[in-house]
Amino acid sequence: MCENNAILEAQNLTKKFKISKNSTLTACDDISLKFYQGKTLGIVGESGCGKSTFIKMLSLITKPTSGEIMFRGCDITKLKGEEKRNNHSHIQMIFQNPLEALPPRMKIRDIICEPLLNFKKIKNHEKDEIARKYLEMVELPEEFALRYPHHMSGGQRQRIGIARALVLEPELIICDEATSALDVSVQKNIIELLIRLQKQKQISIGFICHDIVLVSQISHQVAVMYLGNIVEILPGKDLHKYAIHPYTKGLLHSVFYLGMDKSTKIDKLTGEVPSPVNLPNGCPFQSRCSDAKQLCREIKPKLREYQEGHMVACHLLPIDKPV
Ligand SMILES: Nc1ncnc2c1ncn2[C@@H]1O[C@H](COP(=O)(O)OP(=O)(O)OP(=O)(O)O)[C@@H](O)[C@H]1O
Repeated sequence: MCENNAILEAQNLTKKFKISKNSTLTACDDISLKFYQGKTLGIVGESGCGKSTFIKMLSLITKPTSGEIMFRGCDITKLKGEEKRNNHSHIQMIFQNPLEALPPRMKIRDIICEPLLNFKKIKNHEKDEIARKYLEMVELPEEFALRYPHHMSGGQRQRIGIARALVLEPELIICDEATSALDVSVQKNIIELLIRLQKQKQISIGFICHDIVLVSQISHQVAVMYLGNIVEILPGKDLHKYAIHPYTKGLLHSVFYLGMDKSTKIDKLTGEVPSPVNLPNGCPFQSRCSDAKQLCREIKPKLREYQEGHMVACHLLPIDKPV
């Protein structure tokens, strides 16, 4: 992928929380990822692996312990005040539960237009026209402008969440489990809408989700996260066939998907994700990996290129001799 198209880049982002005098919890450990124009980067991993902390750092809500966040080549990690506020217009979020995310006492028209009014980009009398435009964009009838969020279905509310995220014409939208609370048919419609809008506007999308099948279907690139670390990065279309990290394979094995090759032997993912408090040395996956060796207990494997566009962090794979 073209380097110049990277909109947002996480460079070695780490977040540690001091939870007592002698204990530190590592939520994200040295994460480097890039979000490209017009492409979707999916981030998948079990609950507690650090997905939310990572995106809170990207949206400047949580301060990283170390590392940088680059937006269009400029370091935005330490932005403050007006500059930080302006940065929010480039990066917008869509959350899992739109009923919680949308102010209950505001009409849909006002919810959609609020970011534009806050940034003084429109006048009050323009609200009707703007609301109509964005309702049409997310395929909702214009009369919804005068409704309240609780008079709409979950899928309709999520469309409003998308409309509200779009009004500032952001370059990147981060969907944090944005479709997880919706039933499958509604989920499909929302994803089709996101893909259509991405093609139209060349937006970059960060799609954070625990559903590995869904993530692989819609993401150009998938990053697999385990215990605060990215353990594998590969094209979404290759995930089922070419994933090689034992954790990614275990995640895939924990779900049934169409086209699954039943002859493939994959180790089952057993046990729980260990505590991220005072992590031991070595590979973060060592305690759940049936093949872990002494080296895995001593040295943490780095992400290395396995094949073009495919990175993996595992000592046990023949990474220096790609097939
Ligand atoms: N403010 C905080 N103080 C201390 N620990 C925190 C804080 N925020 C998150 N953590 C811890 O960091 C780790 C990663 O949490 P995070 O919410 O980022 O994971 P997640 O992958 O988003 O999980 P989920 O999918 O359940 O939301 C967890 O162990 C969590 O308890």
